[in-house]
Amino acid sequence: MTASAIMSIDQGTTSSRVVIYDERARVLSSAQREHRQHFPQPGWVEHDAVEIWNTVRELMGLVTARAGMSAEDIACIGITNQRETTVLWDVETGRPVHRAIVWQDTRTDDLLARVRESEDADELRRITGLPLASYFCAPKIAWILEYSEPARLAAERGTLRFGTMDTWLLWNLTGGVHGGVHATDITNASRTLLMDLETGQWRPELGAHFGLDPEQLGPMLPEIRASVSDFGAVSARVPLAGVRVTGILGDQQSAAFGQAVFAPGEVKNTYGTGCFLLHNTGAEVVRSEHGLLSTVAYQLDGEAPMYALEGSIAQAGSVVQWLRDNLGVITTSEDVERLAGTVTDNGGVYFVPAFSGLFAPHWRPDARGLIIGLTGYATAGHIARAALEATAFQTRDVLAAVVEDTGLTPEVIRADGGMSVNDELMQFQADVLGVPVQRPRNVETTALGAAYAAGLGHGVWTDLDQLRELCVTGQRWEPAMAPEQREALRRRWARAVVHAQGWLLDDA
Ligand SMILES: Nc1ncnc2c1ncn2[C@@H]1O[C@H](COP(=O)(O)OP(=O)(O)O)[C@@H](O)[C@H]1O
Ligand SMILES: O=P(O)(O)OC[C@H](O)CO
Repeated sequence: MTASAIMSIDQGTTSSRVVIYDERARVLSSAQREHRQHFPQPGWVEHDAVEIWNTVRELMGLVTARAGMSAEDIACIGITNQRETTVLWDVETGRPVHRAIVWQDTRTDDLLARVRESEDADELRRITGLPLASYFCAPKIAWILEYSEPARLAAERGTLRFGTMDTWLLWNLTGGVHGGVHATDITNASRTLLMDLETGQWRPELGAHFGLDPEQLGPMLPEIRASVSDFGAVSARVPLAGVRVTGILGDQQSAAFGQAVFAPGEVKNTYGTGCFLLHNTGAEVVRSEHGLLSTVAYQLDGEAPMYALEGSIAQAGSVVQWLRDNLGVITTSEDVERLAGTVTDNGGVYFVPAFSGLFAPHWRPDARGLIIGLTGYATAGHIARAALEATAFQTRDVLAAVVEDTGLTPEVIRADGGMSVNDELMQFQADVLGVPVQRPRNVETTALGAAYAAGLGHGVWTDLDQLRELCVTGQRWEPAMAPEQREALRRRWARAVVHAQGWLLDDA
């Protein structure tokens, strides 16, 4: 019998998850494990790439055993990953030269401020489709090369390699020091500030804007392949030896793929650690005038890339974790529903979670978090509610930018991600947007998208229409708030955001 089960590896910011699906996209087996977050200084966030690889390898063995399967039963593997997080490793030792610098890390803000002021800034934005922010890979590579001697020595020897998490995992899966494949997919490459968005090719010379030597950078970069394509076979040293990796997508693009956001005008919003809204713009790159970024949505083998406008929000579910871990007002993330449910509205309290500055549509690294509107009346319930509402308000800001840029208001927002299980938040979201919100029965669309991509690559499914049919809608929320109330809330939120900006500017 031919194998038709598909393994998806979902390597996220806080945890890794491995899922096995059948050809009806039903979950056969899954397991998840957190990895350590390192915060060496305020604004710095690092991951241990070796810990992550070990976790993924163990989870692969675990879910296969739990499903009572072996390598022969798995048709193919898909990978999806936290994007932009930057790993540099020595191809001879197989060891990272520094801890991975995570997408949320703000240590390169000063470098970016200088790049933004340079005369080539507009050209850099035009070529890459990205705002000049510490969020992306190039400044992180530059930082490691400046501060890590092992990195510099490996670069001089020509043995240093760069990758986002997909690339690091693929290289290890396919043999590591014994000939691992050094490749990435176009969606991940489009987040580096080093790829030409129109051609899908590297432009190593762009590295010079960040102080990188293009001659040294070129050989460090992985080969860019279509998201649905052959990335190589798992090596004999790893569980599932011989199975081919046939799909890779950055996690937000994967969630969009898993929600069948294939056509222009379709929109998804993923509520995870951060919150990321993607609006499919078809085969054309649409350039934002309102603070969104242009990115690749997906590319099928042999076809032209499909693009998207993206509104990236840095802090969403992470604020719930902050209430849990830093304030201790809840003991689990789900507990936030109970605490927020102790009040009927925000009591005038607004929470701007600019923990690492503000991303889209403001792009203000000088902003920091604030809770404003406090009175003697405010309780922990109001603060919890304000923390949840912040995600809905931020989504409203990025959707307004989408409407400005495209002239289109979506018919529905397809929500997913761990925070989207919160029904009250979904209703509030529909209310402040004035647009219906719909959630699939299975909110884990990130892992599903990579499975879809891999299954398409392997031939388990033959076309996108087949995938559309597999998507099952769960619940839908209609806007129920009066327009005047929506507008009043929006104005207050906008004022709170203004107050958060400029906090880090030096006093004059
Ligand atoms: N009931 C809930 N209400 C609000 N947020 C929640 C709830 N349950 C989980 N979360 C948040 O959802 C996030 C986890 O979502 P997930 O999609 O797994 O994130 P990621 O893939 O970014 O690691 C966590 O930040 C958690 O705090
Ligand atoms: O791991 P997540 O779900 O928080 O996603 C992180 C994003 O890919 C960052 O761009």
